Amino acid sequence: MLDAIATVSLGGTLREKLEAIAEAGFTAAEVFENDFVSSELSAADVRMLMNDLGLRNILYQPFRNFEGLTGDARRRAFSRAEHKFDLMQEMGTDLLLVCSTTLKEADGDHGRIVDDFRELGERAARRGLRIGYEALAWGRHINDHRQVAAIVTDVDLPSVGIILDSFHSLARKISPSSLNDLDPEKIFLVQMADAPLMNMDLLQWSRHFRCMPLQGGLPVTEWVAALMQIGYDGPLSLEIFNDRFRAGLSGTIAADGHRSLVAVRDDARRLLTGEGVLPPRSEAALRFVEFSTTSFRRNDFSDMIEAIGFRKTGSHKKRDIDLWQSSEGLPIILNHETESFAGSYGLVHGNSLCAIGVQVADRKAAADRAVSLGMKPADESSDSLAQYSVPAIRGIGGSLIYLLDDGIMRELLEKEFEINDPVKGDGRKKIISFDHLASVVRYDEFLSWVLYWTSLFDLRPCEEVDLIDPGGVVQSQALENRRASLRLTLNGALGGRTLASRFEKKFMGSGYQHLALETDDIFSFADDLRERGFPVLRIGKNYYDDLQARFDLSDALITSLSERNILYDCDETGGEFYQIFSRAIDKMFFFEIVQRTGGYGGYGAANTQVRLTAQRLAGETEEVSRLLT
Ligand SMILES: O=C(O)c1ccc(O)c(O)c1
Ligand SMILES: [Mg+2]
Repeated sequence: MLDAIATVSLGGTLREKLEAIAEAGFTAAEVFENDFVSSELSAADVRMLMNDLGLRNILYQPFRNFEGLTGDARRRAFSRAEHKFDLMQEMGTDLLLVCSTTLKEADGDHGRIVDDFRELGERAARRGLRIGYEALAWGRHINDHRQVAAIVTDVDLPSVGIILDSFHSLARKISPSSLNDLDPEKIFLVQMADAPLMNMDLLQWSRHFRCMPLQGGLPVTEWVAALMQIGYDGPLSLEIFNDRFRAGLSGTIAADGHRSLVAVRDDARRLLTGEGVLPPRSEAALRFVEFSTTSFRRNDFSDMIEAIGFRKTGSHKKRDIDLWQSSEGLPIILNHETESFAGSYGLVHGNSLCAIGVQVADRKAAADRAVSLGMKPADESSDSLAQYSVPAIRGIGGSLIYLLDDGIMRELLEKEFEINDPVKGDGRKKIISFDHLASVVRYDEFLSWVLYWTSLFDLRPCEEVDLIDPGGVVQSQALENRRASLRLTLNGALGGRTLASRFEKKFMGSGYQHLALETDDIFSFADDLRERGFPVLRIGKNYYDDLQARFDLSDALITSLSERNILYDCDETGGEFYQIFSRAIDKMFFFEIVQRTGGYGGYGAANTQVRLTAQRLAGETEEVSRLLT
């Protein structure tokens, strides 16, 4: 199967789009009519450019409102088609996409449509060209690929075939198993798009929110597997209409497109045969986080995690790096080295979370998968863990993900650190795990990071939510695996005044903004926090009044929550969620302590406006100088 992409999927001029497509590793492209019409390139120029770039021109599209017409309108439709045939021959493609008509006046009679396509197919064949018929999900009469297949069968010409588009079929909930009945020889092209699950008019959904496979919620893997099963071996071609992609960097979007096709093809193969070509996604677990604390306020982080209940258990044998652990041994590394990756990271971003350690089944295989997906391995020479053959790859904002397996984590800690105060339960209430890690990502990078995480690890996107900040709306998406051993949230701000966008400006790009730690007894934990001088984020009285009315909580519980500044949420099945937030360090990074009961699986989205407003009131959304933007 050839990997292709439609020019409509990217921003830029036609030349820029084609260059980005070739650069990303595609070998074929579809030319979208509007991109050509608005271009300075002639059809012959496009042919030469694509030839020079090593791109096959597999399709010209779309040809609209062709079928079901009569009289003069029908004659004009055919003469429009002849004009497109001329153009296609100059441009060097043999396939025209005809999308199903949306015209009110078009007749939906099967026999008439068959006659139209037979005549068009005969005319195309005389020039060595082919016609592909695509059912738009909102087509007037034809809006299902099974109708197209029936028409193509009755036309019965080698020059007329089916064009499938995963969006049009899957958005209408037509099952991938409907492909089982198709003759693969009759499928001229398969266009691929995913989309977030949302309740929306089909046309608006398609024109603005399509996304790449693995960025959305449609069953695209099953779709590709069904195609493989029937023996389709023609091109898979991304056709993504998305406002953010048009605004994004064409090089990045094209590279994402390639990554997504490589990943979805491999997933489909694995679904079908139990085996892929890439190493499989590993179940991942967050094992440590590392902060760069090189700036002059190096105690900010240690003071904070000490107040949370972490203790410094060891120091690096050679370098200025400290190991801190919770009473249960959960590690946080504070890296004060200036001559190191952490040092450089801190120079750019300030005190920050610069690396995470993720446990996988096989670290070498996980690294191979990352590289096959076009991710960047970190420069080995700058990586002190390289001597243990711990691979690292570049993640959000240039931070690192160390890939760990088996006993390597313990070995690392034992060999690298002088442990002078080993972990022992101190009788205090416990932090039992890293609950989740929240990042702020540039709005136009949002979907790139969704794809990054979902293609690399066993993470699934949860439903996207809008968070209301006093300064605007923040789009938020959680990614998590089944065992909840790795949970992440991505937050992308639209406007410039939200906490997220202020972070992004001050941080100089995307990065991790807060870490949530899980406890199994939040009330006692909150008392311990207070005793240790934890700088808690204060929550106002109105919130607790409302909470009581909403959930019918007892006076005693409300008092308990409000005295401790604990936020509360409860899901439909009675699962509960408790959250406490810290003040932000240097107005940037903050901590959250959570407790989950009864299988609560969310992130307290209902509380976010209250939390963001409290942060604003605490002065944490400071104006950032325009010079930094
Ligand atoms: O939105 C459209 O009009 C449109 C055009 C051509 C296509 O291939 C398609 O899937 C949608
Ligand atoms: Mg299409």
